[in-house]
Amino acid sequence: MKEIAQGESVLIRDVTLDGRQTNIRIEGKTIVSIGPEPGGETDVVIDGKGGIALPGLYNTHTHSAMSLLRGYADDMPLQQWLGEKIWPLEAHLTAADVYQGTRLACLEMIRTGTVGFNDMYFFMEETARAADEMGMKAQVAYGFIDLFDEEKRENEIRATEKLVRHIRGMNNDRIRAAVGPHAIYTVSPEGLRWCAEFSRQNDIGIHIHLAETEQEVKDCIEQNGMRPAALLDDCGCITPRTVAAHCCWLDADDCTLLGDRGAFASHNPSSNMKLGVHRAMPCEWLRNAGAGICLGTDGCASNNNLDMFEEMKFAALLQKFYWNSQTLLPAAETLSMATAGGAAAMGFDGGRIEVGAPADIVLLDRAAVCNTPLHNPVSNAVYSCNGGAVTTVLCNGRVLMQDRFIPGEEEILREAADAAASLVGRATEQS
Ligand SMILES: C[C@H]1O[C@@H](n2cnc3c(O)ncnc32)[C@H](O)[C@@H]1O
Ligand SMILES: [Zn+2]
Repeated sequence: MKEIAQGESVLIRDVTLDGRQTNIRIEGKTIVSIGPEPGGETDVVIDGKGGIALPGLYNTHTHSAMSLLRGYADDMPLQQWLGEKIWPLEAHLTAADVYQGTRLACLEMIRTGTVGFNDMYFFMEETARAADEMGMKAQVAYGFIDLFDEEKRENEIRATEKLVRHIRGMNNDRIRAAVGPHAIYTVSPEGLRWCAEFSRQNDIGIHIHLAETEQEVKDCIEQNGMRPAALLDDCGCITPRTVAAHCCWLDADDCTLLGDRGAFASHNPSSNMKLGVHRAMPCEWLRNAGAGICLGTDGCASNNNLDMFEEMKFAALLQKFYWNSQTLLPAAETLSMATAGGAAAMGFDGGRIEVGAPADIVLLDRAAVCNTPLHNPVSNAVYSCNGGAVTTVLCNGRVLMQDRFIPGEEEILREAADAAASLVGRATEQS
């Protein structure tokens, strides 16, 4: 694959879009024409004959560098998993680990058709660097955890301010900053209020875990006399710039609150099923209340991959199963959650293939078993295919993968495997 510089013109020839063969022409970052006539010369021509075009996918809740923790701790409930396995290992993380882990995650996301991700973790300058190098879009937040301690809160404030300054300095339209208060059980009301005010002043997103378990809701009512969503709202954290992950245990009033505030809820069905939280995000209540709904994988230690095609299928099935209704989350709505819904949640223009839209385009293999027969490409994308059917990915007009080839893949895999082994080695040595 020829490395394509940003700004060149690209023609995707004879590709299937919405059931018809057509040509998609891109100038720089933008789709400039779609139609039967391919038009004049372009710098690059991609043969789309064997492809079905879909908008690039947006993963709205992940901790990308946790790719290094894939398979490290499985089959445990959330608090035990975090407290006994994940946090002790994360205490040994370095900036270099986060860089390698994020590169591995970007590789996996690109391979499976994701062009943008919403990330909350540590050493996020490195996440931004890796995302930028790999050509992806990312919203990055420092995982703010003050454990109700004033001194820790000051540290978290400094770390958040530093990251936001850094991202601003990158001056890159693909990389955005957000604040990342981890959850109501790890961040004090003072910390939450600071995050809300800082996000408002800087007009940046808020990324938080909300109502993931029943215990979180029970504890919150006992300690604060209100439910988690109301507590967050009281602290100013439910806004049109907020992405609340999980949202499994929201009740109807919580959904109304998120809808009234114009907030987004990110559904993470694989992680929820694996960590056994016993409930599925009420997508229908949220949608009816006017909240934005989108989709995310969560980190690789609780999923254990970043394949948004798998996530779409799990989402559509889990809604039908848990809420006992076959008509919930049909294929087209699920795809829209993973594309336009995700882009909107992260404040990016994207998630649609239209003239004037950013050229975030994924090609699926038309000849793959999962696309045969092709009665309904959207049904196949959601219910039949997984990310293995993705052949080509463009983000903002730049080709990130062509015919399944991503430049530098071997080195990324090798260096990430070394970083993961060294991280676990350091943690074991000390224990
Ligand atoms: C940023 C921190 O968040 C931790 N984390 C990863 N997955 C989850 C989850 O499902 N619920 C709560 N916290 C989670 C991650 O390990 C970092 O410590
Ligand atoms: Zn998470």
